[in-house]
Amino acid sequence: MASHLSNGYVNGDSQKTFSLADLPKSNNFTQKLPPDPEYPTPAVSHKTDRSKLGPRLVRSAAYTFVRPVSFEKKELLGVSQAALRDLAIDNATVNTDEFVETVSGNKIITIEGKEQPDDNDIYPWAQCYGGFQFGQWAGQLGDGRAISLFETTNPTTGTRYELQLKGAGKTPYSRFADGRAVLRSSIREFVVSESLHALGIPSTRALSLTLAPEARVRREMTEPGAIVARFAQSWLRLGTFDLARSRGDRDLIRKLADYVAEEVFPGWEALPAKLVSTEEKDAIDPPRGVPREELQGSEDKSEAQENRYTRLYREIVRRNAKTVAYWQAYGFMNGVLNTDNTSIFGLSIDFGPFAFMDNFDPSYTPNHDDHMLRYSYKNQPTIIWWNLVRLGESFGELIGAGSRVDDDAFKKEGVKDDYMDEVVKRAENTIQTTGEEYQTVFLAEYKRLMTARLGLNSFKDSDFEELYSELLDTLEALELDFNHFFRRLSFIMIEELDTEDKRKDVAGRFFHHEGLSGLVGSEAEARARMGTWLGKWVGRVKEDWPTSTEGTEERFAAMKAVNPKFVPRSWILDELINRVEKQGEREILGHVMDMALNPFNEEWGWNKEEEERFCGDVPKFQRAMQCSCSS
Ligand SMILES: Nc1ncnc2c1ncn2[C@@H]1O[C@H](COP(=O)(O)OP(=O)(O)OP(=O)(O)O)[C@@H](O)[C@H]1O
Repeated sequence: MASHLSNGYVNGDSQKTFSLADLPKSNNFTQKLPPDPEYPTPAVSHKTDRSKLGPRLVRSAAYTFVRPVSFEKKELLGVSQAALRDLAIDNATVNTDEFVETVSGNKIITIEGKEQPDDNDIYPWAQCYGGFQFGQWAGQLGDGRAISLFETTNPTTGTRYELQLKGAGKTPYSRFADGRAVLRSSIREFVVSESLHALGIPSTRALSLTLAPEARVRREMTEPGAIVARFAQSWLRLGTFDLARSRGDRDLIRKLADYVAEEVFPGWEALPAKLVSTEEKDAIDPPRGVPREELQGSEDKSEAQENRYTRLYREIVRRNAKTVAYWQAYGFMNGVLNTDNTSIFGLSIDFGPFAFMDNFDPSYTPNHDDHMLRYSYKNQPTIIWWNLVRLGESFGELIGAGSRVDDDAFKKEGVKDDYMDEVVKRAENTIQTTGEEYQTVFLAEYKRLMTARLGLNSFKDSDFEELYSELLDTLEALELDFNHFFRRLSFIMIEELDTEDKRKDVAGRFFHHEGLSGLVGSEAEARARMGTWLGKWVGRVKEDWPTSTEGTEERFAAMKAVNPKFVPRSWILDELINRVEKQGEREILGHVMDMALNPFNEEWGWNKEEEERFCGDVPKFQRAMQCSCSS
């Protein structure tokens, strides 16, 4: 196999690694949740003609057993070294037939050699979910082109992941589409999943990218197909609960909630305890360890009473609040934040028309079809909360029931008229107070990240107005690049900013190579405005750091470690796609992946000129690109 596959992340740790076949595997998802009643076991699905496993409505189920459909010809284009490490896969096994055949959907290693799988065998499955798309209920969606192979737990880290193929053929959830993915969108997902993770942003991950050179997938044009092998601690989405709720399937909602608490999270006791105050300190790091059955809150009938499902809802909300804070602090936009693209585990998930911000513009959306700007940068925190309110509605009965949640009558028949008001009130109250918690957690995380990005060790109340808002307004007004700003700021010395003239001079480092656009005012005004901001910033740096050489070096190192030199911007991904798909280049993918996996490096030892070009000013006419949803 070509050498480009071994480029990338250098793994310093020593851990036991395995071939894909030898990885420790499990199937808790299919064992603990209800299957599609028409194909209730692996054996029934396996002996069914594959073409019959096509689109239909599936009820009372979390998934359908369904095997992938591979392509005849395949070429492994890339693997992520970081993914290999996190999954405990031996790098030396990547070039084997077993690896390539498994990640391209040709081999089901868990039933290898068997004519028919047994009922308890680990067998591929596609999830059933629904979703609100652009604010409208869209009905059943589900994994229309994703098929999970197995779960695996890394024995060193103890983290369990579900390995899944995207683009591996039709499932009952494919609706009118083909179950395939094109190379273009697969390259984008492969790179960005790993980039987000390397930046510290919770995300689903990507293990490998396989090209099907002869497959022609029809979109606006006919394009080559591809399969991404991807993995996550959970692929459950808010839309999984939406669908059960839309069908009034109370039993499934409860099963799903129990599964999330017991299998996705480390158990009921790991969930956050009731907040005792609205203090930020309490909200950021609430105590945990509440016994499963315990009700928290003063009186039995109190609206504020919390049972275990309330704690679970709050955990899901808190995780998403933190992830959105990361997106805002790093200028990342998902582009289609429908409820089927919002993760129960708080991961960035589903990479369609996503983008990293070029020039700072709060109204920017990378989604060409999002005319209302619903999923624009500035709307992301509000939209994720909108999605989480839908989840609160699905959880409504469970969180509203308070102490009745385990009563047999309630479990069987639901809420009775004589206590309906109490349940509704408690659920509404919980959603409202959880909304406040969402805001507090989001703001606390955003402040933590921005404080670090600005190279400060402390947060002062005045920072919000004077540093954050003023900086963002300035970047927007002067049409300056968001992520470049922070990286360039990371290397400015205090002495360079000790007079007004020097500050105005340094201000020019943040301008584009072609200078300022005519629309932003005179250059002198721009320099003065940025200079004023730099003056405030350096004042805060002096409060937080010693002015010694060591102090400066330490600050440089701290800032460099949180302000990436490389992010996979839309123009870079476009060039990468063009070079791989149209020019037949291969090694470039490994190099870009290496940059994505090590985004804080100064250099990558590949090609200085190319590296600097990818990290430098975005070509003027390729800024703020948009793409459509077709993938
Ligand atoms: N080519 C396709 N074939 C079958 N189903 C598809 C296809 N493209 C999209 N879908 C389905 O349409 C719905 C919305 O698509 P969307 O683009 O948000 O998801 P996706 O990118 O396919 O999947 P994921 O969220 O798993 O990354 C999902 O249910 C998805 O499975």
